Order: sequence, then structure tokens, then C-alpha cells
Amino acid sequence: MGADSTGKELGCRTTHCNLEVLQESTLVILATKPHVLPGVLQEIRPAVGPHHVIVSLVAGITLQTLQRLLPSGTKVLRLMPNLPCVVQAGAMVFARGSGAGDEEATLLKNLLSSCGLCEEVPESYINIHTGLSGSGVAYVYLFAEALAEGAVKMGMPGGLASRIAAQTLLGAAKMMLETGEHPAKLRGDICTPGGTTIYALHQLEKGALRATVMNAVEAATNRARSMAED
Ligand SMILES: NC(=O)C1=CN([C@@H]2O[C@H](COP(=O)(O)OP(=O)(O)OC[C@H]3O[C@@H](n4cnc5c(N)ncnc54)[C@H](O)[C@@H]3O)[C@@H](O)[C@H]2O)C=CC1
Ligand SMILES: O=C(O)[C@@H]1CCC=N1
Repeated sequence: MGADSTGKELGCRTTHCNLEVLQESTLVILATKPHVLPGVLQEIRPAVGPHHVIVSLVAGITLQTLQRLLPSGTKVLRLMPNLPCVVQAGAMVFARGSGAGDEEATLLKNLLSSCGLCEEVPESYINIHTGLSGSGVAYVYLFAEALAEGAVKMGMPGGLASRIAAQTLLGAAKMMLETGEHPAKLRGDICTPGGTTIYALHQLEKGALRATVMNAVEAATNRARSMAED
């Protein structure tokens, strides 16, 4: 769906002119792909004033870079969301630049809280959050796909297997959040001695699932860190 039709559906005004956005808005969210951002910052820089609050959700682009490419003292915040914000179940963290104060941080937090969990963190956590959650949603989809394919292999229809895989992830996540228990404790609760689960977990350990997922989080975090140097 194009920006114009999405705008109509949401009741928003849209434009292809970035300077018009700066003229008409005080809170501006930069959400381009990383390689496009420097050009956009160069374009908008002359129009950015002290009344603007600039939020970037571009992976790997630091507050230092944003502040360097915008006028001195600009109120800048760096945000990292994830895809489930679309269904109000996102996990977001943000950090404020030196020009942004409590007012701007509260504004952003209040605005985004309707999209899910939103916490202010030191900037050094943002690349880690990217590896854990921004990109992490994709690892979970891979796991969901594998769960469902296992069931298909054993004879269940694909659509049903996919719905049950999704509900399994949702239920497991809800239990973790609502009980506050460590996942190892919850996992232990499911393992009957000599039962089905421990046989399956043994296979996952043989495939080094835990080490592989830890490596994935590390790789994405390091990639986010190195994108600042690209
Ligand atoms: N997709 C995800 O799950 C997440 C993405 N991000 C970050 O969000 C950013 C955008 O990613 P996506 O939404 O996936 O990409 P996308 O391709 O869907 O969105 C990029 C948008 O930038 C616009 N755009 C392109 N050139 C422009 C310009 N010169 N001026 C103004 N707007 C321009 C495009 O029209 C498009 O709407 C990336 O920097 C990514 O790191 C962050 C967290 C999660
Ligand atoms: O893959 C990416 O670079 C972005 C950042 C988090 C999710 N997608």
C-alpha cells in the first residue's frame, strides 16, 4: 500500500516533501533505511529549529551522528522499536541526546506506550535491543516456522500447525510476563521425568539451539554497532 492510501486510511496528511513535514510538525520521526538517512538529515538540517523534537529509529545510527548532522542543541532521541508495534505488542527502548530533556522523553514514552512496552535506557543498550528484539522477532518467526513444519512432518495440516505454533509462542510469552518466573523454571515445570519434553529438549541441546541463538543476538548487535562506521 502506498503512503497516500495509507494516509487516507489513517486520516493523516501525507507529502513527498521532507521540508514540508518540518514546517508543519514539531515531532518528526526519521524512519528511512540507514543508507538514506545522511541525505535526509542534510536536506532537513536548515529547517530544524529549537521547537522540533527529532526521533530516529534507524538501526545503528548513533545519537552522536544524529547530533553532528543536525544543528547544535537539537532535541534528538534515538528509538529502537520492533515489528509487533503494529499490533500494539511491541518492545521498544529509547535514549535521549544531550539537547532532549524530561519533557521530550515523557512525550515519546506516552506516545509509544500505546504500541507496547517502551522504556528509556542508556544508549549503549540500543544496539543490544536491536539484536535481542528488533531483529529478534525474525528469529522467533524462524522458530515458529520450524515448529509448524515439524508438526506437518508428523501429519498435521500446515494451516492448523501454524496457528497452534503461534498460539504456543503467545502463551509461553504471556506466562513468562505474568508469572515473572525465569524461563528455565517454566521449562522445568513442563518436563515429566522420562516424558516427551525432555526427549525433545535433548535433541535441541544436541543441535546447540541455545548457543546458536546467543550467537545470533551477538551477530546482530555487532552488526548494529558496525553500521555506525559504514
Ligand atoms: N523493519 C523492522 O522490523 C525494524 C526496522 N527498523 C529501522 O526502521 C528503518 C526503516 O525500516 P523499514 O520500515 O523496514 O523500511 P521501509 O523500506 O519499509 O521504510 C523506509 C521508508 O523510508 C521512506 N523513504 C525513502 N527515502 C526517503 C527520503 N529520502 N525521505 C523520506 N522518506 C524516505 C520510504 O518511502 C519508506 O516508507 C530502518 O532504518 C530500520 O533499521 C527498526 C526496528 C525494526
Ligand atoms: O534488519 C535491520 O537492520 C532492522 C533493524 C531491526 C530490524 N530490522
